[in-house]
Amino acid sequence: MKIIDARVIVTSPGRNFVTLKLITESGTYGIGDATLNGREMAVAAYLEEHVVPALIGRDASRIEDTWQYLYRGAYWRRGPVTMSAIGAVDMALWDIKAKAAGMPLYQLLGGKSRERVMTYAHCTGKDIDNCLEEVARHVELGYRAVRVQAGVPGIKTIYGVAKREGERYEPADSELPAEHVWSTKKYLNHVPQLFAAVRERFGHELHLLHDVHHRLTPIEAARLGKAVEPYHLFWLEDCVPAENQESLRLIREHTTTPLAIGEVFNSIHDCREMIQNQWIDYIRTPLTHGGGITQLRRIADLASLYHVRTGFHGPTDLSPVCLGAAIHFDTWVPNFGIQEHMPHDPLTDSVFPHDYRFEDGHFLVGETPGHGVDIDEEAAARYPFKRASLPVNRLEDGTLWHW
Ligand SMILES: O=C(O)[C@H](O)[C@@H](O)[C@H](O)[C@H](O)CO
Ligand SMILES: [Mg+2]
Repeated sequence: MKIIDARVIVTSPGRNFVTLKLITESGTYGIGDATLNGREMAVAAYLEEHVVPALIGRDASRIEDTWQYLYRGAYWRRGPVTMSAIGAVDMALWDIKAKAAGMPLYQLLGGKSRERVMTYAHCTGKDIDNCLEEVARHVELGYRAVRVQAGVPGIKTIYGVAKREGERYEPADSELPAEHVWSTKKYLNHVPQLFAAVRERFGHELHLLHDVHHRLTPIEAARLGKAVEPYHLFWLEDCVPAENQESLRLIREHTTTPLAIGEVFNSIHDCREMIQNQWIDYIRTPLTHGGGITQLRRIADLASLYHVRTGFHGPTDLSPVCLGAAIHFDTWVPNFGIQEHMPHDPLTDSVFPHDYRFEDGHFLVGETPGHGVDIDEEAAARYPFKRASLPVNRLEDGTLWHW
């Protein structure tokens, strides 16, 4: 089953996406998501210039060999650009293999471990009251788990909160990076009040999550973890930047709040120590940025030895292709935790027809052979790329901080 053609499709139906389509001699094709928010064209060029020429003529059934060829063969290993490109190839090859077998992808992975996949939504508000209304709305929609983020008094713009009321939150919100200002002191004083208010109004059944977005030092994260213990969070996410894996140790030693991390990781080596030392509870590396199903299977298997579960990143800046493949993976993986869900807008969904469904706070996997997501290339061509950047963060004195 030779690959005879490969196309890199860049489209912006509401936001930018990079998609790889691999076509085999039998006409069976597969698609993979290669979107790296704010750095889309770097992955598109990597694919076009360095990967696609090497794929033409290769046997599409050799998924493992192709992964090794692209990973070892590049000599320059790892990194989000390389691994997103490999992730897209890998996803497309699994799609082809499953289509050729006439099976939905989850069957090829080992079959269903569960009937449905619990997902969490984003509830954000400019203040606590606003946020409580969003939680109420999402409970009404059926969600059993919500991520809660609210504006902090004295901080003008806050991560996860839409610029204008009623709008969706969009992280890449301007052509060049917007500048935000951050105060750890104001944030740390405010977050426990937010969770106290949510628990008071909604009780203890609902799962609550929170994303710190890498802004704290280990000792500050430890303080936050302890402060929110009475509200028993499902997880506290990205509480520190994690280039230094050992920084998770200190946080772990101080708090029983479960820790999730890994949306910016791209390799098993980025999380190996924190998994093996049981410093975390959930690993978030998504299929696209983590080198596809082939590497995520290894990460999940390693994690399973240490009681660590999956909690895949699922923002709007990963395309429905990544989400669809993730739902198959989630349906199979034994150590599943939860799947993030930030709904794509209808324009995005119209370019990427798919068969996964949301029902009663869960995703239901589809039965179409492959991963169940396609791309309408004619529609995609109507939405050209628009440069968009993620913001940067500065402390109140002007020091550049983690966004
Ligand atoms: O937990 C999340 O969903 C993430 O933190 C996102 O909101 C990121 O900010 C975004 O994916 C960056 O591109
Ligand atoms: Mg996050």
